[in-house]
Amino acid sequence: MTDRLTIIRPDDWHIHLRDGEVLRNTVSDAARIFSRAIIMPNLVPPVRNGDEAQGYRERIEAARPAGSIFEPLMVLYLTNQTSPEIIRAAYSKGQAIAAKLYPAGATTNSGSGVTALEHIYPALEAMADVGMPLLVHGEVTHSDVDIFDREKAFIDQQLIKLVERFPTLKVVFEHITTADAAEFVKGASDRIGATITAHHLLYNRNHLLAGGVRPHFYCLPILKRQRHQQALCDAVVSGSNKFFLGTDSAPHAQHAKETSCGCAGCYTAYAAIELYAEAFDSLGVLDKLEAFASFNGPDYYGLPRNTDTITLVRESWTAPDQLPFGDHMVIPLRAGETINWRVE
Ligand SMILES: NC(=O)N[C@@H](CC(=O)O)C(=O)O
Ligand SMILES: [Zn+2]
Ligand SMILES: [Zn+2]
Repeated sequence: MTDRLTIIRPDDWHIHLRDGEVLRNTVSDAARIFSRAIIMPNLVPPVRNGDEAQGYRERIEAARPAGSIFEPLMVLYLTNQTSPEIIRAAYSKGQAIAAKLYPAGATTNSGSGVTALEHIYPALEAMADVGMPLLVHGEVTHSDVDIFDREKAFIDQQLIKLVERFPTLKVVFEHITTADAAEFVKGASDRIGATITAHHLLYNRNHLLAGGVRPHFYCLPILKRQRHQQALCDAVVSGSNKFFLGTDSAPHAQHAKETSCGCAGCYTAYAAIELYAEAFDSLGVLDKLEAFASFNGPDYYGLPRNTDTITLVRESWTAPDQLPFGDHMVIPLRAGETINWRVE
């Protein structure tokens, strides 16, 4: 049994840091282990252009703990108004390395998102041309589609057509949650990658709903049935380089989760690599953690791999009941429970 694992320092290819006062908390949790992170742009208002991305980057950098060299990788939020000029300017000036598609209404702060893909065809054309990846929240939003079927419906109704129409566009299918998504990615070309969260490897919808509703397990795309959890685990066990670490750590203040209409999002950044280590350990593939966490992401984005290392040790500790979140508190995933791995 491996009790100690040294890996090249990982990055997080999908995280929500939010903005304002809470950055002090969210940035220090992310910067604790990760060298770089893809910063999701779903602020209110969203990060719509290169200048807004640059401003947000500066606020994140200013919130880093003293001495931290954590590098935020900025992302534009696509709206119906995103022009090819906005894309080209932000990319060429190094203000953003990717752009994110939120179907309008799909998730937290997606109200300014895209209402029909045709609106962003010119922007996607420009992205394909310059080599800027499209990051996708892959769920349809029609109220008549069951919430557990929204990811599969997105693949069938939109994603297949999208990758056919833009044969050179790089697409990251973010936070995949179904066997259908894992299959799609495996069968697609090398320009299609996917992030997988720790919570979708560790949990299924029973953890959310059986024996009482647990709002801190509520995220989007929603946890699915066990066979889908298993398919995501199989994807990481396969060792395919198309899958990489993206925590989707998405904090909401306690009062916004524990209420009659609670927000979607799980806070995992405070123990992200530890939770992934648990998942890989329970699958018997700790040896595959390094590529998933530290190689596949930078290779996909065409960035250098990190060179320093971290060491994980099998050692139990108790997760905090709550963590500071600006003027509020956030209840982290696993609050008050045991986590089996620790970073030395
Ligand atoms: N994952 C979530 O449940 N929530 C995210 C948005 C997202 O990534 O879809 C958030 O910003 O809160
Ligand atoms: Zn999302
Ligand atoms: Zn997210």
